[in-house]
Amino acid sequence: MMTRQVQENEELLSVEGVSKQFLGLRAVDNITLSVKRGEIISIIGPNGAGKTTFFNLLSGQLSPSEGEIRLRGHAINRLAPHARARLGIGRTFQIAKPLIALSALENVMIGAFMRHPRLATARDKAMAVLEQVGLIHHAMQRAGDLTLSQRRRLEVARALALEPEIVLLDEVMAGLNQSEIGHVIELLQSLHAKGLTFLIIEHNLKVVRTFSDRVVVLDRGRMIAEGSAEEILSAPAVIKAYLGDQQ
Ligand SMILES: Nc1ncnc2c1ncn2[C@@H]1O[C@H](COP(=O)(O)OP(=O)(O)OP(=O)(O)O)[C@@H](O)[C@H]1O
Repeated sequence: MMTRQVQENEELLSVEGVSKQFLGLRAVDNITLSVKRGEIISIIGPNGAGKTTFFNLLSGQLSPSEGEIRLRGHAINRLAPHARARLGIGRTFQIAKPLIALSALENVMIGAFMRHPRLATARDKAMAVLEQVGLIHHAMQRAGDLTLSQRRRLEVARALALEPEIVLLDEVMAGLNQSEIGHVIELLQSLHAKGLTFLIIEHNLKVVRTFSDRVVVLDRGRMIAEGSAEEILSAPAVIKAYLGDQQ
């Protein structure tokens, strides 16, 4: 049996020389990144830097033109999204796409079915996830009737229902007010304490500062900087060129 120490230092996800070419545009250009189990890595950069494309390459919505992605040492770059989800990659989408006519519970159950084919078990698991994200009292509500903040939590719940090892969060705080952001951070911190690994695309630098072990800066598809939040967010060149005045 592995010790906890070994697990903490274990490389969970490895990205080696990964690129994505769309006709003339290299949206992701030769990215190499090693993610250890339990890390929280924020990915920042201007609009069009390739952040979402990078997530799509990791979760399987896209396959890389070059390079290799490995999860626990297994090459996954040619696997479909559902196969990667089964191996432990969960994600949220920038534009949340819940099935609006279905209840919050049903939305989460769709994910839970992947690991729990029995209806009753999937339902119990989905209810537990809804409880975890603070949506238990909205379980029967139509997803389309939830507030923005509730829909963000539902997005997280749908990812959690897959029982992932690593979760990719694409701007889950966008459009939320300070107190709602505080609640989502609390939720993510409690999930992290249980051992989840996170990659997050986030524009809110306060969130990046409070929540990340490491920050990666993308610009025009390339990784132009990588380091602790403190190092990256205080580097004048990064602030000026890539983050504007949004501090
Ligand atoms: N399917 C596609 N076909 C062609 N070009 C694409 C495709 N998807 C993304 N792009 C282009 O790739 C570049 C990177 O886009 P991407 O959405 O990954 O950036 P981003 O950093 O996530 O930006 P934002 O912060 O605005 O979400 C952009 O120039 C975009 O227009």
